[in-house]
Amino acid sequence: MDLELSDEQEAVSRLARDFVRREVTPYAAAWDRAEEVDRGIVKKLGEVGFLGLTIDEEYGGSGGDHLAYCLVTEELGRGDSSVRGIVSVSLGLVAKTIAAWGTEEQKRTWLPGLTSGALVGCFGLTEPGTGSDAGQLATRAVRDGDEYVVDGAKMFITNGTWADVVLLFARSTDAPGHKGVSAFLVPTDTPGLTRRAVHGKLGLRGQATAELVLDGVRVPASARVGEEGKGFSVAMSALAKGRMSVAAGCVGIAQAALDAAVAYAGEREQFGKPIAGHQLVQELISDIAVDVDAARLLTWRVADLIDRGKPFAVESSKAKLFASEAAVRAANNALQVFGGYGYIDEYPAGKLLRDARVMTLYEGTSQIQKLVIGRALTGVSAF
Ligand SMILES: CC(C)(COP(=O)(O)OP(=O)(O)OC[C@H]1O[C@@H](n2cnc3c(N)ncnc32)[C@H](O)[C@@H]1OP(=O)(O)O)[C@@H](O)C(=O)NCCC(=O)NCCSC(=O)C1=CCCCC1
Ligand SMILES: Cc1cc2nc3c(=O)[nH]c(=O)nc-3n(C[C@H](O)[C@H](O)[C@H](O)COP(=O)(O)OP(=O)(O)OC[C@H]3O[C@@H](n4cnc5c(N)ncnc54)[C@H](O)[C@@H]3O)c2cc1C
Repeated sequence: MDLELSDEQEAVSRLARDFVRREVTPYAAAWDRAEEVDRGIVKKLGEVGFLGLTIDEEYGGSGGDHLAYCLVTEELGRGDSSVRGIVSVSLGLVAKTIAAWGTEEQKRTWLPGLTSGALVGCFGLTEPGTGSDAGQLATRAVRDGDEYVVDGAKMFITNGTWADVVLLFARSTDAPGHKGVSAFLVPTDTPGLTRRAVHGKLGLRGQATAELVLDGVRVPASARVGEEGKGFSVAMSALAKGRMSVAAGCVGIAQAALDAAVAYAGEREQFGKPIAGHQLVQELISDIAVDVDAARLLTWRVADLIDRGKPFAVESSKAKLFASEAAVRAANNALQVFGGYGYIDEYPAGKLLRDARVMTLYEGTSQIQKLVIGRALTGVSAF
């Protein structure tokens, strides 16, 4: 793998950095306090092409490879994880999955809106009773002529209150476990679908997280994505790429922690010199720097594997596992560099730590990633 970025990749990264400096950084703290990112950001993300990365231009996409996608995701994560999440879900989990698994009609119906930012997508896998053991989900889709009738509930759905369409996973046959699951594209204004905002999150406070309830929701059979009973493969293939996107966002958090820690250590004086001159402060900073580099290299490797058409799912789990734990460590180390001021909202480390904390939980907890990696290495499933 060539670790030198091409001119095009450098340009995309610079574009993202400038976008974040202009459109995200000045507002991120206020969005966090208000518990809502300004929805206008979605249109802006679409206009600059960030919601269409890796999607074919004929469907409104802006092309680009997965490394470019990671570079943009990292910069967005460096600015605000709630904004990063909009792209990782609407593009990463929904549009990219439609592009990979959808019919021509589904691509033409949804992709131009999702890539332009006119529409927002969300990904409905988790339920109140099934998180890690997603294959046991209980939401049912019962065939009725040319339609399915869907009943159930989905929990913790990112973009949930904003979304125009949910990529929904439901049990449509009596086959056991994941083999009975199918995927559907359900417009969120379909009668019978209601949503309730989830409040009180530790971090990602600007993100529109929701619980969805489906009560007799009718969707045409043409809304099914992929074959009947193959919905879990649709979900797992989406998450294999999604975990890379989370990892890239975590690199952004860790880089932001490094930037903040270095700047503060150069300004703050104790014992007659800048704290940057104290060896144990340098240790905190160098630990963050190594975490940034290691997480970034693991993440880029996944992008490179995808772009070269090689298997990447286990490497994506490794990147997500390491980068999410690294982001928490990095934000925590940065907070330590800030001393007591790190504990106060006005300084950046606290928000970075709160936002980082969920990364070891969602898109598969650290324990689940370890079991996926362990299964690949030993050939024995612990599930
Ligand atoms: C790993 C896991 C525990 C599942 O293991 P099992 O051993 O049951 O499943 P297993 O035997 O690995 O596989 C099943 C089928 O699936 C196919 N397949 C797997 N990978 C892929 C792939 N990469 N591509 C295509 N097919 C795949 C596999 O072939 C099999 O199909 P088959 O039966 O042969 O027809 C899975 O459930 C999981 O991961 N949980 C974490 C949930 C979890 O991660 N939510 C996340 C919810 S979303 C979320 O948190 C967020 C979303 C947006 C924003 C932020 C957060
Ligand atoms: C802010 C936020 C946004 C989210 N966005 C989405 C979204 O957009 N779409 C979506 O579908 N989901 C989303 N999720 C859900 C997320 O994917 C789940 O919370 C996650 O997969 C864990 O499931 P759970 O919360 O039910 O925990 P559980 O599965 O109940 O796990 C509880 C604990 O048990 C451990 N555990 C479970 N099984 C095992 C095992 N076999 N071995 C060892 N340890 C185990 C876990 O690691 C964890 O520590 C989101 C969650 C949050 C908090």
